[in-house]
Amino acid sequence: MVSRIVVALGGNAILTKDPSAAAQKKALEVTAEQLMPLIKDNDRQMVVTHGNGPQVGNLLLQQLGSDSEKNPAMPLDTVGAMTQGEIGFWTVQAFTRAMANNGLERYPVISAVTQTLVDENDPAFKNASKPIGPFYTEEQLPEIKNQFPDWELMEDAGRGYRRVVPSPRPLEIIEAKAFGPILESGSLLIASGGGGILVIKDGNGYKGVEAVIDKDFSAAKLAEMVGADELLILTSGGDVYLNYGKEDQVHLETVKVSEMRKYVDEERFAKGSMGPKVEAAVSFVERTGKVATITSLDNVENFVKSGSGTRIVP
Ligand SMILES: Nc1ncnc2c1ncn2[C@@H]1O[C@H](COP(=O)(O)OP(=O)(O)O)[C@@H](O)[C@H]1O
Ligand SMILES: NC(=O)OP(=O)(O)O
Repeated sequence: MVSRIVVALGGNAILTKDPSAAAQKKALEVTAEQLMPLIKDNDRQMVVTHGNGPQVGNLLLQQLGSDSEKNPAMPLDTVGAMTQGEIGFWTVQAFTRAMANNGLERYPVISAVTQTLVDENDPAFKNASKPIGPFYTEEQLPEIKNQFPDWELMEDAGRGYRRVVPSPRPLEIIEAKAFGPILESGSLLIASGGGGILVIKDGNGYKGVEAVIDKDFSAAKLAEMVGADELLILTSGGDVYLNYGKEDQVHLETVKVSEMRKYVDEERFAKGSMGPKVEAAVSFVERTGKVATITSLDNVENFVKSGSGTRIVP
C-alpha cells in the first residue's frame, strides 16, 4: 500500500557554514541522498518542505544594498517568494539527481511557489519572534542597531543575535488542495518552503504581508491538508529530550500525544528551537490521529527500518 509523508527539512539540510549558492546546492545534494530510503521502495508519496530563515534574511540585506528608484528593494513577502524559488530550484535539482542515482528516474520533481493564509489580526504581528538572516555577536550589536534602527534583534538559542520578524500561525496552505493528483502521479513535490509566502484575505483575492512563517507549523498544516499518513520533522540535533542538556535529560522515544501536549503546555521545550517543532507535531497528531516523528537527517535510514526517532502517537 502507498502511504503519504510530509518531510520538513531543518536548517542544516540546506545551509552548513558557507552561505554561497554552490555550498547550499551541495548540502541539498547530500540531504536528498539521505532521504532516498524514504522512497526507494516506491511505497511513499512524498512532499518536502524546508526553512528559509538564513536565506530570507540574507536576501533582504542584499535588497538594501541596491535600493534605488530604478532598482527598488523588494518587500519581505516578495523576498520570501524569491527564497521559495531559489531553494525550490536547488532542491528539485538535488532530488532529481539523487533519484537518478538510485534508479528512480520515473519521478519528475516539482517545486511549487505556495501562499500561506494567515489571520491579519493574529497577535503575533505585534510581537517579532522569528529569527532570520545572519548571526551577530554582542560586540557587533551597537553598529547593527545604528545601521538598521527599525530592526528588532534577539538572542537565538545561545548562538548569537539575529534580526527577528513577526511570525503568525498558518491557517491554510492555499495551493495544497491541488496537490493530491500531483502526488498520485508519482511526482515528488517541494512545497510551502520557508513556511510559504504570507498572505491575508483581500476582497476576492489575497495580498502579501511582511512576516515569516515558522516552517514547522506550516509543515504540520500542509501534512494535514494533503492527508499525510506521517509528518517527519528533521532537525540539526536529533530526537527530542526532556530537560535537554541537563544531567537528568530524558530521551523521548514513543510518546502519546496527550503526554506531549502536557509538556508543551508546561513549556518544557526551548522557545526558538525545539518548542515550535514539538508543538507543530502535536497539533498534527491531535488534528489527524496520525503519527509525527522528530529526528535527525542522519537517522532517516533507521526511521525507515524501525521507526526510530521521537514518535508522537495518538
Ligand atoms: N528539548 C530538546 N531536545 C532536543 N534538542 C533540543 C531541545 N531543546 C533545544 N534543542 C536544540 O534544538 C535544535 C533544533 O532546533 P533548530 O536548530 O532551531 O532547528 P532546525 O534544524 O529546524 O534549524 C537541536 O539541534 C538542539 O540543539
Ligand atoms: N521559515 C522558517 O521557519 O525557516 P527556518 O526553519 O530556516 O528558520
